[in-house]
Amino acid sequence: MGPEDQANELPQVLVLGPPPVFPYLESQFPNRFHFLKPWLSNLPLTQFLISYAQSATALLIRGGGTVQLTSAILDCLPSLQLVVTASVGVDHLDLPELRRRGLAIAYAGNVFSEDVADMAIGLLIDVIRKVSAGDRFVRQGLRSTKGDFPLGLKLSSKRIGIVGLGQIGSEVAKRLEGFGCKISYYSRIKKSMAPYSYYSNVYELAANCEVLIICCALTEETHHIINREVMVALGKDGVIVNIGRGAIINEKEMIRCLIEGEIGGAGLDVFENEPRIPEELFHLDNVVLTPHVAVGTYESRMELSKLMVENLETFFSNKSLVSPFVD
Ligand SMILES: O=CC(=O)O
Repeated sequence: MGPEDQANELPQVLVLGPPPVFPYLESQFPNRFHFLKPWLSNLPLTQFLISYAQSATALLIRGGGTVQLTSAILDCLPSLQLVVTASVGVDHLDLPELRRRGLAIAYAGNVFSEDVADMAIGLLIDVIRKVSAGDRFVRQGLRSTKGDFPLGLKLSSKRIGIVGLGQIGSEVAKRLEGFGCKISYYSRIKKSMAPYSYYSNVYELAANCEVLIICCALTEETHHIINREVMVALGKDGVIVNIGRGAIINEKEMIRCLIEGEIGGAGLDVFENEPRIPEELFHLDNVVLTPHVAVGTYESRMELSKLMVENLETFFSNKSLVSPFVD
């Protein structure tokens, strides 16, 4: 049997919008799966799928707003049974359609929660203590010419509102407890075990907090849940940190609120139309921007790669998925 025949014997896994761990995953597990890589082909995607992916039973996909798994793609994959996304967010998957087709779904589960929570705290401290702004001030040589740098705001004892108290939101809350912050949260359902004040309405949460940290998933229900009214309720010194998804905030309104001084600042890792980041934000000194990297640590990448392989292996040996996505 030649190498070509051996590859044909292996489980066929289609890779779409290759996840960042893909090269590692491919080099560590060379003879376990046969990966189909449409980006190496000159064919348009659907043509590639029709020509080469008819027996692909599993699909690895990148998350974070870069690829959408559409019905048109799914229509070209008659053997597909499993979708593994390298992300916690699943807003790039059409969940009802995947369910309707009876496909299993695995996702990144809890792999990134600590890193994303760390980043939320980093962004918050950066905005209110002006770390990046201070860095710019120093590098521009303004220390000797402009004198004193403006005062920041204190983190300890701040009233923080967490939007979405899932795994990431809970990690954020845990960290902020250490700073002596007063924590409240909004979620669809009150969490009976959570020792924080619950608001069933995000407007009320904003009106009673000085900081909002967006940790929920993007769904039809949470799309633009942070609108102008919510931001105005948060107040002129209020700060928003977003490590969820850009479209949870009405981005245009947020930019207006920042420019008009209706809110005090923002720390943003995610944006409404990634990879585009609105240029108006670049000119605001009270805004800290990062390029959707809250999940980006070496350790978590390695863990993610392991988890993705475990999901593929359990699936191909008819066992339960290690990190099934359940809504
Ligand atoms: O944004 C990143 C993710 O959803 O994992």
